[in-house]
Amino acid sequence: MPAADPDDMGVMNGGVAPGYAPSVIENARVAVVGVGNNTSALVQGIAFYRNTGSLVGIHQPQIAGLGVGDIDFVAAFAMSDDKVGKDLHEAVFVSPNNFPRLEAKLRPSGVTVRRGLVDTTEVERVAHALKGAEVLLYSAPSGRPDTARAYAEAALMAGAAFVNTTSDPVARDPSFLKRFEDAGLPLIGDDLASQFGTSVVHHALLRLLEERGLTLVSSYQVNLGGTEDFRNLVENPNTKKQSKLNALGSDKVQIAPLGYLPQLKSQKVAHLNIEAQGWGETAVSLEVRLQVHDPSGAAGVNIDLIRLAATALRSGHGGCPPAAASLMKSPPGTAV
Ligand SMILES: O=P(O)(O)OC[C@H]1O[C@@H](O)[C@H](O)[C@@H](O)[C@@H]1O
Repeated sequence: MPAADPDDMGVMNGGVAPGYAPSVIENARVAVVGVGNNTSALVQGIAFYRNTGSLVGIHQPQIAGLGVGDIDFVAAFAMSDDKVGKDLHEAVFVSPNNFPRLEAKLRPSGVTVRRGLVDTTEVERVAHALKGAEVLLYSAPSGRPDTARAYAEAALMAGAAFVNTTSDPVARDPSFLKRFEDAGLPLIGDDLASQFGTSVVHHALLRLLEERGLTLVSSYQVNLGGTEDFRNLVENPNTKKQSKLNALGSDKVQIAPLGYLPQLKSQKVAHLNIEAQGWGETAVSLEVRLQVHDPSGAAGVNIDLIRLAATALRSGHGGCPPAAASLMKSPPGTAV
């Protein structure tokens, strides 16, 4: 991907390509927690699609009248001193973020990154900062369930939908789900399944095996990556591992410990192995290597989750919409 000229202010945040037809309804107003690679891919991608009118890599061009460019960021929270205080469109390029620059010319967004909550007593401060936001997209590192729940509390207080893209249990917690349902607020979670990621590819292959009448003997997946997400998951693997198992729905699958390899940068390399038996109990063995930009896979799903959340909020539907649950690894009802 060629680097964009950072000095070129180019097309505005709200600028559109001739082929891109903006919707007639109001843009979805989104606050984001976490200004890491996934947010970089999302923010840059939205500008890219607005600017180019391209539909490459888009799952649903429109959801209830909202196009992929019909998203406005209204608040952002991060923990790093290097990101707090910067404009969102500048902060997404701050190290250790290593997602490449897309051909999306970003002007200053007007959103200054605020400090995220440091302890759970700060829910009110965050709720106040969410004023005007319809959706709070939780895109912080996995493995901090108390933090995830504190932001969900802030969303409840502010009357916003909450989207938990991490493996920390929020939507799987029946008491949280009920509170969102009672308040008529959407709660989408937990843990997004990447657009063409390890979970969906592995799940599809296991389903094919079953459909064709073979018997699964054993299977494993190995995930290697070079983002902070991977570095964090090496230290905090537990909720992620359970979530990946939830996505596969088989007790014969093993998830190898995640590996952090900085040289991969934002790319993820996954190895899948499936051992099975076919006719006459003879052996069948399958090996797959998948290489993707992990933050792109997250953005390709987050763009749908945001629009589903905003649409459900606008129509007063609380809880987890079925169309969103199917995009998650651990929707309500799965194991914690
Ligand atoms: O490839 P999989 O198994 O769907 O998992 C990857 C995704 O897992 C999610 O937990 C992360 O928030 C995403 O950043 C990541 O893309």
